[in-house]
Amino acid sequence: MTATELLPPHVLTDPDHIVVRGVHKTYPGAPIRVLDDIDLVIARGSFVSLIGPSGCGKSTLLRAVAGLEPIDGGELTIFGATPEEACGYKAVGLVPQTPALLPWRTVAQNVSLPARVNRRAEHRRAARYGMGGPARTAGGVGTAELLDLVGLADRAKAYPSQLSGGMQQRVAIARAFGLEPDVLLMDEPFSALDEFTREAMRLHLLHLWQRMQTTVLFVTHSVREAVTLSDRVVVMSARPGRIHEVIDVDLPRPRDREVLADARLHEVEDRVRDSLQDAWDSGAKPADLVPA
Ligand SMILES: Nc1ncnc2c1ncn2[C@@H]1O[C@H](COP(=O)(O)OP(=O)(O)OP(=O)(O)O)[C@@H](O)[C@H]1O
Repeated sequence: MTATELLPPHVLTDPDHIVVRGVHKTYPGAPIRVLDDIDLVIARGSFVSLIGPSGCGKSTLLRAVAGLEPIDGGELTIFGATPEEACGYKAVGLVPQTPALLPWRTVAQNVSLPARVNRRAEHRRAARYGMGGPARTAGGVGTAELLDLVGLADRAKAYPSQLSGGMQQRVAIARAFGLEPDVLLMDEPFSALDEFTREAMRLHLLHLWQRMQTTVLFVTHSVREAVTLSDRVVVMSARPGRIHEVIDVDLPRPRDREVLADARLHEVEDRVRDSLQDAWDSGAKPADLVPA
């Protein structure tokens, strides 16, 4: 059973989509909308990347989906529930840029502890609201398997300080999937890593995503990363933050080495690069704007 299956049926009006419709937002004192008329439909189980110039509102949109950033108008629903409802039921997880592990816990404990704490909270909630029995058993992915999926099976007893940055981020990603969220929001999770480690991380992430069937919304500055990972790449433009273009990545899965060497991958990358250039050309430049 996944988290949204625990949501009361009345909020699950659209169990198959995250819907963002006409969403807009302006930060207080800012001269222009950070999000302007954002329309996006994300199919359940898909992998979608957001890419665009710095400051175009990618993180703001991600935080809005996470229920951490209020919007000024429009509609935003996660399988029919509001972001607040979805977060209340732990249906949404967030992986930040830095891993934020507990230094005094081992790798295995860092991965298993949040899930155990959550399960206790769910038991309490179930007892209080009569929502049914124990939750989150369907994915059934234990700590050992999660660590195996991110290539850290042999480091279960190590402490974070004994790991490289890339390994720590893999632990953070295993932990996030261990919570079995229906939606995982990832804000440039590999930005601090070198290109070689990033490549390995992409493969680990794809393994986990395929195994867990989580819906992923992924912010990145890397065209290669967006195309390699995603079903769809959402190109945003800045000032105001708008969706410039949504590009389907019609490449087979699994995205193994053969697929990644295919000429079609480079064609899609070129399309995304051209779109980014257009997006950059179409947005107002910082010097054009006068603060309100
Ligand atoms: N809490 C805030 N208060 C005021 N302005 C903010 C706040 N958070 C972000 N901004 C502004 O909103 C704009 C969009 O920020 P956001 O972080 O969403 O962009 P981004 O596309 O994720 O950028 P980057 O790629 O550089 O991480 C920026 O101009 C930023 O300065």
